[in-house]
Amino acid sequence: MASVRGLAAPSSEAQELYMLLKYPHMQALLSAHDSVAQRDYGPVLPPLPDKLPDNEEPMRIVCLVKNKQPLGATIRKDEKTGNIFIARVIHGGLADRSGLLHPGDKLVEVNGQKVQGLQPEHVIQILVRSQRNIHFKVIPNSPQPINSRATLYVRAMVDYSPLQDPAIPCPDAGMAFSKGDLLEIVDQRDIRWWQARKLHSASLCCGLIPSTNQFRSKQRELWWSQPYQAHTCIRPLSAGDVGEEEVTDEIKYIETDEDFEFVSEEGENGEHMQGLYIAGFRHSLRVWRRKSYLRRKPSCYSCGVGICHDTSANLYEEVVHYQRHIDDPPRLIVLIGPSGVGVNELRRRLIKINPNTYQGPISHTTRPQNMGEKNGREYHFVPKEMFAYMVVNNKFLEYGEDNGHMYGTSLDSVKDVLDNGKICVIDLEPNCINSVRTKKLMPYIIYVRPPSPESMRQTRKDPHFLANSYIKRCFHDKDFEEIEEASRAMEGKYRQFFDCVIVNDDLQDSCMDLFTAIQHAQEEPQWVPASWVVPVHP
Ligand SMILES: Nc1ncnc2c1ncn2[C@@H]1O[C@H](COP(=O)(O)OP(=O)(O)OP(=O)(O)O)[C@@H](O)[C@H]1O
Repeated sequence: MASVRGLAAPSSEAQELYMLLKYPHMQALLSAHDSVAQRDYGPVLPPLPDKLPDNEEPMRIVCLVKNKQPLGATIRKDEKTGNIFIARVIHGGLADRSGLLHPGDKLVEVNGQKVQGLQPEHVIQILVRSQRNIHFKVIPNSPQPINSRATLYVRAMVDYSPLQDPAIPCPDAGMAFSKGDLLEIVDQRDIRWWQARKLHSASLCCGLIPSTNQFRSKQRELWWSQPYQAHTCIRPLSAGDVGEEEVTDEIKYIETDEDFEFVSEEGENGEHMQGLYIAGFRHSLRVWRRKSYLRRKPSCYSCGVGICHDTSANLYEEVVHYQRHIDDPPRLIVLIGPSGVGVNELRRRLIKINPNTYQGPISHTTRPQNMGEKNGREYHFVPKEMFAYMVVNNKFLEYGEDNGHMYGTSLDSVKDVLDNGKICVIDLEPNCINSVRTKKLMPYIIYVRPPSPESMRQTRKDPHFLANSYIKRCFHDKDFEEIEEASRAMEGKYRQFFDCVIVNDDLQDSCMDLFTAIQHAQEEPQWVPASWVVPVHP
């Protein structure tokens, strides 16, 4: 700049250069460059002592610059010798990134203070008090064992809080996670405590999480310590129940409010739309489900392994990043949501707008065929015995009873849609999720969440929007609260299975969100259970 200034008649290029160099951010850039070029950063280490005693063990002097991040190391005391050791170095933490401190290193001095014989709490106090730099003298441990397994990606299947876990060696070093979080496990050397970080999290630093072994032993402890409890779960529908006249309390659903009005099944049930038939299992069971959801206790049978009792829940599910190949069958799209949120409406609109791409499976029913209905179009009409046979042979993904008739969605009917190259869209009760979570169907599970009761009041105030088209009546405030409550319960229990959440506020927007989510599911890489992609060896 001085040179340009010295010119009597600077050229236009020289003037432009002068202007550029004058910008503060340009000057800051040049200054940063000079600092890096001169290595004018980092701590200044104290000089090595001139005379080192011959018999002294090789020692490492480590200087770490304290910043807002945690040190990322834990210590332990050997009660016999009084020696203090580094117990664990947390991946991504300050100590780990220095590459100078390792598990098993013996701590000799911290900031010039000898630590042998001190209690770990004292050492921590010294660390807390140190201002800018922390100086360690350590006797390095022998070579570090190499991490036996490469990074593992998992989905958390339970909620975990280190602050509420009395077993964790250092709660501050623990990492809390929630059901459905994707975790990157970077260190499994310790059989009980692994180190992991959350995927897509800004923090590089890992935290301690229980290993599967640790979790299992905890489960066993819990199991032994629990008093004996007789099973109070309701009896699941069994093949023997098919066709029984009697309806149990759990599925007695019809309220006696006078503003309830029944719509006859004829003409309504098959959702006939301009030559397009969207028969739906959910539709048929709408009343049963709507009134029964909150009162019904989930049966052990229906809730599936790993959900009913915490003691049998899995802690993690290994996942891999999967990109669907263009020749692979489309992934099954599963919509889940509390009754009344609009699952059926969204599915219906999706199929109506693009019937060449999306289709629902044709359900089976034992109810008589109505005039104008065609077997295999609205429903597969089957005799009770046939339905019972299919139940016994696990042909259904989901089945249930409505008004004395059985309805079910069979696996084959879903496969028929997929084999036709269409995207099969089904709605499902969440307790049946396990029946579709298979390598063959590769379901992409979309949860339809209600907006706040206030928003629902706004969007569902048109009398055209009936709370239930089987029983014609408008939404009441009580419905919105019920839906919100049911949604909270559903998410609390099943959110680890949801690949995507759509809030069904404005109908148009929700439809767009659904389109986008389905496109995303079919075309972009997704985290799926490793067992769906990696061949399982016996
Ligand atoms: N975003 C929305 N805005 C306004 N009305 C909606 C919206 N979504 C759904 N509805 C209406 O709410 C009512 C219930 O929707 P729908 O039948 O799809 O519920 P559902 O979740 O399938 O519950 P169920 O299983 O009890 O039928 C319908 O009348 C539908 O038109």
